Amino acid sequence: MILRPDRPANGGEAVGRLDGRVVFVRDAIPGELVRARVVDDSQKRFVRAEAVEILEPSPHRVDPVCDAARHGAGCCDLVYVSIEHARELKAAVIGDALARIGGFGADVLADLGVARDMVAGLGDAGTGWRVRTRLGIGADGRAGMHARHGSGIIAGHECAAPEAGMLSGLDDLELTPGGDLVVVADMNGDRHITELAPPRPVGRSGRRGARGTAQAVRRRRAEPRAQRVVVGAAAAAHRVGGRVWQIPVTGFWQAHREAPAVYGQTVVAMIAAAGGVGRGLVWDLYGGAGVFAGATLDAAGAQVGAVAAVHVVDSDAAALAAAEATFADEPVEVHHGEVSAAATGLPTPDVVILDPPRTGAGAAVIGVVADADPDVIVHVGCDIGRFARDLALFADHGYRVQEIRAFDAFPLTHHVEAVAALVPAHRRR
Ligand SMILES: C[S@@+](CC[C@H](N)C(=O)[O-])C[C@H]1O[C@@H](n2cnc3c(N)ncnc32)[C@H](O)[C@@H]1O
Repeated sequence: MILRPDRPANGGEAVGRLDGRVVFVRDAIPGELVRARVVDDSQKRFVRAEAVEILEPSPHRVDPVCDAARHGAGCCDLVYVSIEHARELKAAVIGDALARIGGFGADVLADLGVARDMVAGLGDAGTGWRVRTRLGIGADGRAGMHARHGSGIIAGHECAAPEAGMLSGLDDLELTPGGDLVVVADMNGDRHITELAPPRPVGRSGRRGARGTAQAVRRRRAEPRAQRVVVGAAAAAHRVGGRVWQIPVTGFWQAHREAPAVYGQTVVAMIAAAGGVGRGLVWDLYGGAGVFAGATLDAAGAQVGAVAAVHVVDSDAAALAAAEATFADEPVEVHHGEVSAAATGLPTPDVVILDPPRTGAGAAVIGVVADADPDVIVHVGCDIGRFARDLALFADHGYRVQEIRAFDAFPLTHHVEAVAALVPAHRRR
């Protein structure tokens, strides 16, 4: 098919129409005239396609800087778009999601500054920003990025996102075919590598279909697996301001080196702008090792007033152990469990910070947060569709968005991070 898609989709594709059907075209930039090939026609309302020839290229098309992506890896899926324009496309996706899923009117979005220049960079040129990455290990024992399509491993071609040197010399390591390799650069730039044993194989089942098999493979990969330290230590030190955390190499820490500090500053600035923390009780939900707990404590006195206690909730016991070690003498309490259950027993908060995974927080958690009646909620989201849905759920509970910001925390990819501050809707502007 030949078409000219005209807007960006949340997954990085360009969206067009042909014969009344929506077409998601990957590897195309909105505005380009492309010849595309259908890759999935199983849905009634839309078709998935990939550009095979760019007939009229966008002025924003650039030569790919990522060698791995050029050779078919799925790492840097927007590598063919200039970084400035990629940010504009991400801003358009945010505006679209907030309007369609979040129910925000055009006037409210304009008031909140949702515009094409809203996505801020984290002080980089788009390469060498990543301090944590996960690779696959191919049948030949070589580590590389996962292929964009199919289950292959692209070895011998480095991704442009990790910090310089993080991926060098991996071919010298003796690795287990079928396993995964997690590579981390710590606060000093030293490298730590842990191998995860191959996941249990997924049995053959004719009834499952391609989609079901892919889901089964994902579930198997998420199961706990044996770990082996290959280089460095099992935990890596990360610093934000004056605090240092020892985070397991296979645990969670923000991928972009600047993200923890920038998000922390953003969260406390939003809390201050929304009126501070009252008598000083903060919930840091999906708090991991407590980056936002640290930011609120650091800002105490200066911006947000005294913080009496921060309650960090997370389902990852190792992250909470790291938090306990870092906050040994500070008013931080950790709570292990699912947020929906663990948050119900906590003392009443003035401020709630939520930073859920890509699935978002969802109705149950948002109900618990709203019932606790905080003065300020700061919601951090890495999937813009779920983020918009969560803001709509907060609106149903009487909270309105006071401020919204977005960061290009995953340059060269379609991903974007958004942060919103919410206050009770009855409070005057
Ligand atoms: C995006 S990370 C944020 C971590 C932390 N705020 C940070 O910036 O380092 C999401 C966190 O949510 C945790 N998590 C995921 N699902 C959860 C759930 N249902 N209940 C509690 N924690 C959960 C993960 O373990 C992870 O630490």
